[in-house]
Amino acid sequence: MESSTGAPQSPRMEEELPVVLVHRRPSATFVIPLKARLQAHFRVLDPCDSADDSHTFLARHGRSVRALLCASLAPLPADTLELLPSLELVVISTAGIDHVDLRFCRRRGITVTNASAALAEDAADHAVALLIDVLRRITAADRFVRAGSWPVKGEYPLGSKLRGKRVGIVGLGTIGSGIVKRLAALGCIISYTSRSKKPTVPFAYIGNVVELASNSDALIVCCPLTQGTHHIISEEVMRALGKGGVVVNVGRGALIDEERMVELLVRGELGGAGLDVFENEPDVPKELLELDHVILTPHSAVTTPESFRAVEDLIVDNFIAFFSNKPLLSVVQL
Ligand SMILES: NC(=O)C1=CN([C@@H]2O[C@H](COP(=O)(O)OP(=O)(O)OC[C@H]3O[C@@H](n4cnc5c(N)ncnc54)[C@H](O)[C@@H]3O)[C@@H](O)[C@H]2O)C=CC1
Ligand SMILES: O=CC(=O)O
Repeated sequence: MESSTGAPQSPRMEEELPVVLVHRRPSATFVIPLKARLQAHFRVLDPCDSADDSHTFLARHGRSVRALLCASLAPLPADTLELLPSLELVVISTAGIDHVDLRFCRRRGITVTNASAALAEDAADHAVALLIDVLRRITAADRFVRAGSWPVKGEYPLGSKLRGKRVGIVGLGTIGSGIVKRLAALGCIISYTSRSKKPTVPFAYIGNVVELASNSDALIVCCPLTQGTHHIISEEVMRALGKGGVVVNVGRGALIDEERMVELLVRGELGGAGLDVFENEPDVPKELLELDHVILTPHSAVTTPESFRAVEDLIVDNFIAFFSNKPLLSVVQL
């Protein structure tokens, strides 16, 4: 098989093509162009195209499926995976993999790939944009101008300078590394916590998140959501960051104790927040909507056509590699 960008192979009957099963929410229509690209190489089975409910569809077609595309953040639980006894590969269209039952995959020896490498630049840009927006009050100032307040109220309140800020990174992985590259160039002082100290990184490693927060003006949260990282940004961490401190989250909503964060922001005991992700998406705590020192985006850190295209390339090439017995491109270590 040729790669997704290589010359097309000679035409084959559809029944002869390897099967790829698509797992998605019916509303995930952005998958349609990807499906069209997959159909050039594979027979694509999508329960959303069938009149059967998903369980009946999988009970009927699932036994021989070796490879599955988990598109978007649709949960992939064990009871769905149980219907796929021949499954060897799950290709995930996102960087985050917390919506897939990884314990099941590990136990059954199923290989998992994700799309972290294709999404990291946009995610890093977005995190930096949120931090600058909170510090310099850009969105709030935009509202001020549009509301006609400038001629009436006069000068806008001062923002805060980015250069010289101490920024603590929670999770120095693919995205975290992109963030520190950008922030170091902008004159910030970086420290980080991660599962372990990175030997080749020139920034200070602080293993304890509370200690990291007490030594930072802003925390950027970009680690995976696991049992161990749920509410890693606890009330204690936010209090250590202090009332001038800013928290930015481009990871997952449940990395922060959202209820406590809202209380601290409302009481002015936390300086500000830039949030792309929330505990109960798409619901956002209504108190946050009133706060000028909070910037909210709808889990859109990586929603650019360029990143979507890069994710599609990665997905197609992973499936082609799998069915050609070649090394996969973005295997996750489970
Ligand atoms: N808002 C959005 O649209 C996006 C969100 N994400 C989220 O960002 C997360 C991170 O993505 P990548 O950087 O690509 O993942 P990655 O796997 O490359 O890096 C994750 C880093 O977190 C660290 N980590 C793990 N456990 C930790 C802990 N207990 N404390 C501190 N650090 C810990 C790891 O050591 C690793 O360095 C994803 O899992 C996903 O949930 C990713 C892309 C877009
Ligand atoms: O949230 C998005 C992802 O890629 O993970």
